[in-house]
Amino acid sequence: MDKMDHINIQQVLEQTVQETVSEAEKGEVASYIPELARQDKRRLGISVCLKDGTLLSAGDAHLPFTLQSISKIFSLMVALCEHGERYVFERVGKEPTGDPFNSIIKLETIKPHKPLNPMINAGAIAVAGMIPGATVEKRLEKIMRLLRKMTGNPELRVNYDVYQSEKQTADRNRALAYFLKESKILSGDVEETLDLYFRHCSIEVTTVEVARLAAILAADGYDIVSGEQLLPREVARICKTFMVTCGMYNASGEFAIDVGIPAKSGVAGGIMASVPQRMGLGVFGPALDEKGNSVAGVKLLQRLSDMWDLSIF
Ligand SMILES: NC(=O)CC[C@H](N)C(=O)O
Repeated sequence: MDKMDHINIQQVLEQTVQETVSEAEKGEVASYIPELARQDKRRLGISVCLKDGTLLSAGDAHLPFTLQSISKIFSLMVALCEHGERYVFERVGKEPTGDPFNSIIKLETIKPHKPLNPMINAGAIAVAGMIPGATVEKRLEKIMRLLRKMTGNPELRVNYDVYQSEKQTADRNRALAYFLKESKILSGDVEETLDLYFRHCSIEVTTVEVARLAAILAADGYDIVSGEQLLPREVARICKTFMVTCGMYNASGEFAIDVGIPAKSGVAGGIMASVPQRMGLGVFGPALDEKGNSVAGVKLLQRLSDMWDLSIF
């Protein structure tokens, strides 16, 4: 890409954000985690990390938000790197559910009671249980270390207020976790594993960082900025596949047709989207649709995908 292309991409980003920001009116910020309800629903920002590492941003790209479910990709990476595929997929499945991300229903009806995939809450709590370490801090450190390396931001931290807010209100996640313990998917201290899960969901980022994470996944684990292979290709491939099949909760099929980019969203309003071999995108728009995806964020990605022909299908 030469400089002209960059100027052109920048203009498209700015214009498309402007044209899409009003979509936020159709959604609402998440309120089941009280601290998230304080976000301003009219925000919309995007960053793009191109193949050569160039970063371009538009709108509210520098506003911090918490990863929430986007972090499930990175806890899965750590679990896969620590234990290998076999161990991980003996405890969590590979199939989409068609149910909301916090649903408990299939966990009980399907036998054995193993969560259907690592992108729903039950699956991600099972994955958190696989992250080894003597204390919650040491276990969290494994995820933070990976994220700091991938984002190039050594200052990355947990938003304490969001973490506390979720911890105090997480009755549904507690119910899922105790069910998993009873089903022997989780062993050890359930509260500690929940604590790790709440903390990794509350890691604070901006779209710039999310675009970098997405770009590394797009490049099969290779980081053009540091020139290092930061994770095995196979792990990157598994994560991108889950992004396609389960990344946008029970709207993943619709998103695959309308946008066609492997993506993972979170209830704070973030979306991480990886266009294989081309670019990583980080989007933030806290107004959510009824399935928990950023309304304006999805629309923005749809418009860019149409314009730049980004669908992988
Ligand atoms: N969909 C999400 O982003 C959910 C993550 C959130 N921390 C929860 O467990 O409910």
